[in-house]
Amino acid sequence: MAYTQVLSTSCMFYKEDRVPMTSDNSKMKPPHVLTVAGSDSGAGAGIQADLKTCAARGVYCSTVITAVTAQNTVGVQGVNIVPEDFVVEQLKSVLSDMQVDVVKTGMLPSVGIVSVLSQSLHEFPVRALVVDPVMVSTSGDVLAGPSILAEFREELLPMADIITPNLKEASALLGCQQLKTVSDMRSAAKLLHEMGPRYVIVKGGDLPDSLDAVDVFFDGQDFYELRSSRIKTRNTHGTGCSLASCIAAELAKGSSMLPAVKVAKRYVETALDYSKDIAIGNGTQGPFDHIFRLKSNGQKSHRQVGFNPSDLFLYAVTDSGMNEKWGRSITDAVKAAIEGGATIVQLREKDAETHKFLEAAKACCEICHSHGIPLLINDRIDIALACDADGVHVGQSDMPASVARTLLGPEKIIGVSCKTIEQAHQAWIDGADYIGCGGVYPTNTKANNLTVGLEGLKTVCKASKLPVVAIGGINASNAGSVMETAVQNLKGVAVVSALFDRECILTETRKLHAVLKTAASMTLQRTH
Ligand SMILES: Cc1ncc(COP(=O)(O)OP(=O)(O)O)c(N)n1
Ligand SMILES: Cc1nc(C(=O)O)sc1CCOP(=O)(O)O
Ligand SMILES: [Mg+2]
Repeated sequence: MAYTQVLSTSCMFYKEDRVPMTSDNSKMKPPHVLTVAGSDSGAGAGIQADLKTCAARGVYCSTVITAVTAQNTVGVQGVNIVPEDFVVEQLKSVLSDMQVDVVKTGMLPSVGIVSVLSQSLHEFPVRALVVDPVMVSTSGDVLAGPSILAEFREELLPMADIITPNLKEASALLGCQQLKTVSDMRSAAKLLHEMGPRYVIVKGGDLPDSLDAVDVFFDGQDFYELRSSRIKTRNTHGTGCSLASCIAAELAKGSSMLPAVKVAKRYVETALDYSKDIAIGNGTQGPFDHIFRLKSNGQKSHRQVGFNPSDLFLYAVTDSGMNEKWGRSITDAVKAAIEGGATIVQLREKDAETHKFLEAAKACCEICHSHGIPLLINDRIDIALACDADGVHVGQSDMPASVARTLLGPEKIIGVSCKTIEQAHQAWIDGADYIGCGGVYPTNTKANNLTVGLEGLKTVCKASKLPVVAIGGINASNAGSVMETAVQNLKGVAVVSALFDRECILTETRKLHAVLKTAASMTLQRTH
């Protein structure tokens, strides 16, 4: 069950077309989450939320039902607990046969059920255990009484890779006063960590007087405050179950813990935003739409998985003026850059008319995706949405990254230009995937651009929690010096004029690619 096993395979993001083989090497095994939880007849929370979340995240989900509840948007009208021996039978059926990757627990309504679950997990170990210590429903109804607290503390928490209590659950597990501040949440996360789980996230959704939804994540060493905008909606029933099952789904796909938690938070935030106006039931708390992506303008997703930082290695950024000057179409320029070795492309078409830009962006999307290269759009979220690009790059005076994230959803790539440590920190909080840092050298491509130099780049890279691509005046003569700084988080260089303001884009991209490869292998030799 040790979570290190998940970490050791963390590079294996499963793509739709690339899932691991089964033991006979002929069939595909999808990532698999088993949820051990209660059924919610209203289908907003519990087993039903877990099934929908896993389906939305492309993960197979099996179920062990611990209780059947009669509930709706008004509250919980009845609970029928499944006998322990039948919980055991379900656990055995699934765990003995189905190669479960991750177990996620929700409502565990009796001491006996917590106990038989712990025993089954010892008998059939899985790669990770996500424990959502469900005690009270969003309507305030008690789903697991105080009698199970001791069993939780002694049996389940020490086995857990992550626990995901809300404020009330955290104080119940600790037997302490109500948590009222982020500082209280940090102290609680630390104390809960001492009970055995490898990671803790204390969810602050119910924190009074907070504009953002703040969760505190603790990995045993560092605290992270994960913020998302508070969506104004009554449709929040089941958010806790969905967050935990999304974490489980991401772990099952091979993610490591912090990225899994961040994706899960984004997933729930985006689902709430999509569902804020739906009306189901007459009570005060409605369900949200877990499978919102099926309805998002019929968009097809080219990329099942999140961002791969190594894509930043040779980042080609187009420029409409330069293409015009050399009499080239955007599509020809992009094709040549890809053939030369570009690993990601950004369309930075400052002067293009919207109509023409969209046509070109659609064509470039097809070219990039046929080569497995991500395509980002500079500044224009509308164009990115309309052509279903892989994401956007925004600067400090463009659309804020947090808003772009809400508009684009959890899957798309968002890059932010940062010149300072503070901007880099904010980009991380806002849910960006990478930062662009520059200008490393003076440039004629961007007017009045402040040059931060190699030292400025190093400072930002060292402080950044996100991968970094260097930009500004970079070419084949100086790219080696940039990469040989070998500063942490620096993944590559972004280049405009040294590729696109040249006679032959293919030759220049090949040249730059060779320089970057040499620098990477020299850095590798030095560090070994
Ligand atoms: C990879 C990368 N980094 C930085 C920028 C600059 O973005 P921004 O600050 O928004 O400036 P403009 O490109 O919009 O002029 C970038 N485009 N790409
Ligand atoms: C678009 C851009 N952003 C920068 C920043 O510092 O954020 S520098 C820059 C221009 C990069 O073009 P070239 O490779 O031709 O110097
Ligand atoms: Mg911009």
